[in-house]
Amino acid sequence: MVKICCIGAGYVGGPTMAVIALKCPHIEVAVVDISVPRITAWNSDQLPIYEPGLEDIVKQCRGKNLFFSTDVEQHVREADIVFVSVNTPTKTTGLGAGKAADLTYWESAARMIADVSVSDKIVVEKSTVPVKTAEAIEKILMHNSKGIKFQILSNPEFLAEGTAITDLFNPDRVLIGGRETPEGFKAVQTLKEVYANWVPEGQIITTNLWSAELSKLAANAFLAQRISSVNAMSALCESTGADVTQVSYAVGTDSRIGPKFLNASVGFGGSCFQKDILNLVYICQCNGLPEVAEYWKQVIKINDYQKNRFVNRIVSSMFNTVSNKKVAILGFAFKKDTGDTRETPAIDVCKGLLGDKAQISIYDPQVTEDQIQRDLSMKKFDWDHPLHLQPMSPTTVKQVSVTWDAYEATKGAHAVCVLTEWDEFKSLDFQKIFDNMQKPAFIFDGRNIMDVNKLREIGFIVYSIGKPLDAWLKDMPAFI
Ligand SMILES: NC(=O)c1ccc[n+]([C@@H]2O[C@H](COP(=O)([O-])OP(=O)(O)OC[C@H]3O[C@@H](n4cnc5c(N)ncnc54)[C@H](O)[C@@H]3O)[C@@H](O)[C@H]2O)c1
Ligand SMILES: O=c1ccn([C@@H]2O[C@H](COP(=O)(O)OP(=O)(O)O[C@H]3O[C@H](CO)[C@@H](O)[C@H](O)[C@H]3O)[C@@H](O)[C@H]2O)c(=O)[nH]1
Repeated sequence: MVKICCIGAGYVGGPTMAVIALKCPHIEVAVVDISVPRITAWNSDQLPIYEPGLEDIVKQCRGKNLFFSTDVEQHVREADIVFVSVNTPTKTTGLGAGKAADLTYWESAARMIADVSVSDKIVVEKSTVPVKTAEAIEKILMHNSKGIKFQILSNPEFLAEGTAITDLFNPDRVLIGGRETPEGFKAVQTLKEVYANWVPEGQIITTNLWSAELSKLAANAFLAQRISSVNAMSALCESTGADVTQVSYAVGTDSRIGPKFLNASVGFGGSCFQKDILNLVYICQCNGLPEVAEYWKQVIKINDYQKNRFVNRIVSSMFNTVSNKKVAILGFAFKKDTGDTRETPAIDVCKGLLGDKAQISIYDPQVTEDQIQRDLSMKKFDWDHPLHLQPMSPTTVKQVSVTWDAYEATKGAHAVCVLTEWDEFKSLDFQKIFDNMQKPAFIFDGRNIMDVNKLREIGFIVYSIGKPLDAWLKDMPAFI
């Protein structure tokens, strides 16, 4: 039986390996991690991550051909194929701080593979890494002096959170990069055969190592660029009376552009876009391409601008101060159908409002109070390290309360901000919410999911991203 081991039981390692186990009953899959609580959770009824459809698959395969373990070395030693899906955070100190990828966890995994292996292996880069990482990893693995042969493949993951299982079941493509040598081609073929158990052959793209590594960074940069483009337009829409939803639709019906990923929002979040673009910017700088670096940097600048613009709009609309005013936040996760808060725009919006001394009351159906408090007190980029290495937050932010009920969060509030597009927010009883709020009652919709006309009929002052402003907001322009 072919044995696969995946180092890193996170948002990528967990779902990806669960789907491989489901689709390949003849393969034994072990997912290993240094984090004991994470592995304990994977082996329990309360999985460490929320992802629609995941629990069913884990229940079907766990204990049969899918195993979760902290015995990293044993499973690596026994495996034929080792996926590495560990954190690749942005460096916070030293050379390239704030931009370059920190490969500490990757390097330590590679050294461990070299140390414990007693047979030839295929090592697969699943983490998103800077282009040319495979070369560095190869050097580490080849220095084991035991005569063991390693083939490095790049197999970046394109799943999006919230839809990870459907993305894995029906990927647009699977990308496998390898060395262009007979051994490299053979390794590519071996991995291709794993995916071919459920992915049509035409959708499995094979390239050289560097193309595969760079394609992942490029794909995320292109996706994030679309959001920054539409968000930049949203600012212009507000100034001109155009409606960004109509503009997006009109633009997206051009088959060369396409309709997806053109929703204006409070800004993109998630663990990948910002980190990967910063990494791309750094690589361009290192390769003497400052103009290219500047070009991609602008995608992040517009995203920061959009988050600031949203906060400024809230404060300026409410008589230029939110000091001691209760502001309800509906949604803290970076998108719906996940409990993930990494780089969520909600952190920046809350910090902006706290800077103006607001009292914040937060409700999210999947995010715990502990997580929110940690997010609001953690330093930039600290979140992207294994859990047990993250700084604990002994102090809680006092002006923040977290509830398990949207009505409780909004009771007595001056304003409601919608920061995640959870479906349940659309069916809330807004008359009831309005009745229990201070007047004038404001709604700032950072996701454009609200029925604006209905809310205005109830009596709310409503701000939606990139939509014609109502009279109140026009009279109180937001200055950046
Ligand atoms: N989250 C996504 O949607 C997504 C999608 C595509 C690619 N990626 C990339 O995949 C990689 C992993 O992302 P993630 O979201 O799964 O991260 P994660 O933080 O959820 O999981 C990473 C796991 O690796 C473990 N780990 C770190 N070092 C280890 C070591 N030496 N040995 C054993 N375990 C170790 C950590 O404890 C953690 O549980 C990153 O490079 C990310 O950029 C993420
Ligand atoms: O039209 C849109 C689409 C998305 N977003 C926001 O963009 C962020 C990212 O969303 P999404 O891309 O759906 O989720 P991720 O899980 O971050 O997935 C991205 O990042 C992953 C990690 O690299 C890649 O694997 C995926 O292909 C890529 O879509 C979220 O805050 C969304 O709310 C918008 O504001 N407008």
